[in-house]
Amino acid sequence: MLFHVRMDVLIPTTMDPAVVDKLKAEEKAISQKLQQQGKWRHIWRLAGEYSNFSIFDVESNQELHEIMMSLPLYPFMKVEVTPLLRHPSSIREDDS
Ligand SMILES: O=C(O)C[C@H]1C=CC(=O)O1
Repeated sequence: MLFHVRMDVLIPTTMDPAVVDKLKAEEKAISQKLQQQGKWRHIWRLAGEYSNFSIFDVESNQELHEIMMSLPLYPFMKVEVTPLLRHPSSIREDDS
């Protein structure tokens, strides 16, 4: 199942920079592991924003939920999830 996820990161400016750096490093490691597993298929930065557009390829709504809950930066994110399906006019074989 494919999902488009928009993540807007809103870290409080009062947070200890060392804690922020640790959270970002942990987030990066988990993100890259999920990308290597093919579950986090794409990640794009939104120009000028601390936000990303991502595509997840997971087994179920439950799996997506568990992944999102596991992200170290999740408590500091606004998240919007959109389920996707193959467009009938798509010419890309890897869209589904
Ligand atoms: O930077 C972000 O967009 C937030 C988050 C998502 C992946 C990652 O490494 O950090």
